[in-house]
Amino acid sequence: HILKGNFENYGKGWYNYTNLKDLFGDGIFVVDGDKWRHQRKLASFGFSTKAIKDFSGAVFRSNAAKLAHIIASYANSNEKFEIQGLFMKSTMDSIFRTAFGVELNCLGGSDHAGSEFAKAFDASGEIITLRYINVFWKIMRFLNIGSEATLKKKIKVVDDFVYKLIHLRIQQISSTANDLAKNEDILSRFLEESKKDPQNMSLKYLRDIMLNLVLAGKDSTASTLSWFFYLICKNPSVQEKIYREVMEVIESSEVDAFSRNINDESLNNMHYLHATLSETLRLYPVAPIDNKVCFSDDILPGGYNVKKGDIVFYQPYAMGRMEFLWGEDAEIFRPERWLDDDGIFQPQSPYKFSAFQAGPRICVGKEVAYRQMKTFAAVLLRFFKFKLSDKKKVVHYKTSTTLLVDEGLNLEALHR
Ligand code: HEM
Repeated sequence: HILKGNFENYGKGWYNYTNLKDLFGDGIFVVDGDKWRHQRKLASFGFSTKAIKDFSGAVFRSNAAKLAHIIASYANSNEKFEIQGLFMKSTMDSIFRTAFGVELNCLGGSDHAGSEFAKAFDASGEIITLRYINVFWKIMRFLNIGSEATLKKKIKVVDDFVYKLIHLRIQQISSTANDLAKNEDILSRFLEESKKDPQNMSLKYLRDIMLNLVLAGKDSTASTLSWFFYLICKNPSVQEKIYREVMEVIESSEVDAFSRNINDESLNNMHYLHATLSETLRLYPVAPIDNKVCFSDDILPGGYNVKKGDIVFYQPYAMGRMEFLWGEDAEIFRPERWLDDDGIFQPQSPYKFSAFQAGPRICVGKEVAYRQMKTFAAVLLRFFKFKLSDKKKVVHYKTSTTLLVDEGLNLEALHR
């Protein structure tokens, strides 16, 4: 009802917009109405073009191979490593390469061009979330004190970096008389659009659109991959099944050649891997809780009155564990529940499996996200066997808006 049936009556609303706009501006995650429709159209079109699909695929393959080489060095020296941090750096590299067309190389070293940006972006995300529980934030912002003063400084670092990249791209394009339509990165597509519609697509609006894409693409896949590795280490037979599936689909015994051989067809044939990632998201959805503001008085199908301005929450984390939705074994990790008798993946209704939301605002990057996660998982599981470095350690989630593994995930890898 809130996501589709009465979609127009529920949205981000003034409440979310006011809390988040200092960082996310007028980006897709915080707006409703025409602004949302405009960006949704741009994003849907952007993600479906062949050039961007091919380009992002190549970026994922090369970054997965890069990560495999790093893990190989840990495996050689029998050293443990923290994989969530590595995924974060790698997905940051991937989203910047596909979105802005620049190589940040977060994975390559600690003192990279984007390290200051990444730290400031993560910190501002955390601080801005605190506004939901700090009733004094507006006064603190007015007086420029405490967390609000820090937030202002962090947002400046974020803005300087993003504007620099936008200007750089504009300069590169004008100096080479480059045909924007031929460029593969998403920013070039939006710059092309801004040429047609300069009034609506100001530099600030471009900054907002791009920053929202970074937010969407960075933590979501890194967090899911971390929970996925946690679950397959806890369930070694699942890890073995994925390994066997990957071996059947792609032949190659060398990391770079293997990752080059990955294509849409081979990824589509990895049904068990797709099922395991979906099962991971059922139990550990990146957005564990989501809210919609009600725009005018309404009655929910169950008979509850909702007043204008009320906020309705739905919780993918709880929904994923409900027995009446998933059966008696709802709490059990069982990828097979997603497969038919022939081992073919069976999608579930997004109103039941709500990790990507549902209705007109369903995640626009869902397909890209699966391609990225499957590429990384296939490359890593083909060449290594993973185990938890401390089997007794209980893993918790971090209290934040996205479901991250608290204090990261320490693993050991053995060469296959
Ligand atoms: C496992 C990975 C991912 C999950 C679980 C996920 C989940 C979600 C969810 C729950 C929303 C709705 C948020 C809200 O409106 O409150 C959303 C929206 C969105 N996602 Fe994803 N996402 C993932 C990856 C990605 C990636 C890789 C991209 C693109 C680079 C992306 C792009 C977007 C965009 C642009 C929206 C806004 C859609 C709109 O408001 O119309 N997502 N995603």
